[in-house]
Amino acid sequence: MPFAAAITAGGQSRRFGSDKAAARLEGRTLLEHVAASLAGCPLRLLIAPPGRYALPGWQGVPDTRPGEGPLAALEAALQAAQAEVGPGWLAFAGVDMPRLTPRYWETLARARTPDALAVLALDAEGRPQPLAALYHTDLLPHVTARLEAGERRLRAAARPESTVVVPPHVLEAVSPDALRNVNTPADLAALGKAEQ
Ligand SMILES: Nc1nc2c(ncn2[C@@H]2O[C@H](COP(=O)(O)OP(=O)(O)OP(=O)(O)O)[C@@H](O)[C@H]2O)c(=O)[nH]1
Ligand SMILES: [Mg+2]
Repeated sequence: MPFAAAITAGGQSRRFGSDKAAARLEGRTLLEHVAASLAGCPLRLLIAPPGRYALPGWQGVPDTRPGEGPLAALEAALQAAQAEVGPGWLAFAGVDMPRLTPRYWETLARARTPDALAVLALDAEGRPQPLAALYHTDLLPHVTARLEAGERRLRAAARPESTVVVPPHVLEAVSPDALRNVNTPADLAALGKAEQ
């Protein structure tokens, strides 16, 4: 996978009740599951408070606006990626999507067009998923401007005119559970049961 990767892991896991990045599923933490899906990326960034996690092969990057949420974390990730490897694409993921796979990311990568600056998958209800998406570093000025204007929703990062979406039937064929996410202990229990 010829693009940089960032996992955003600076949340408080309030709904989960304890650090969900460290919660276990099938012998690995949720954070390790997500990291495995992106292990083939040449630059791997973990956007989190310094010292909170040790993830071999991943470079810790502190939030530039700590506690301001995933849109601010995307800004930090795009800045770090641009500084490390120059302009290009970044795979951006939360800690709580343990069914992401390399094929999911490859499918998004294949959907890129010359004019696109973001690639988002649509869930089964047709909603774009900004937390397991590709963003180009050229979005950085837009992301910073939105943050400066008070915006905090991650879905504000992608601009409609430069966003490509991947329809559900395409993902269903390659990585059907990729968008399953864990906000509560019940979500985690349901994921574990789904395989049995
Ligand atoms: N770096 C960074 N990541 C964040 C921040 N806030 C949330 N995240 C991450 O964004 C992703 C999606 O956020 P949520 O699912 O809401 O996770 P959360 O905020 O820890 O959980 P709740 O407290 O229940 O909302 C997770 O991977 C979080 O770790 C932040 O301020 N900085
Ligand atoms: Mg949250």
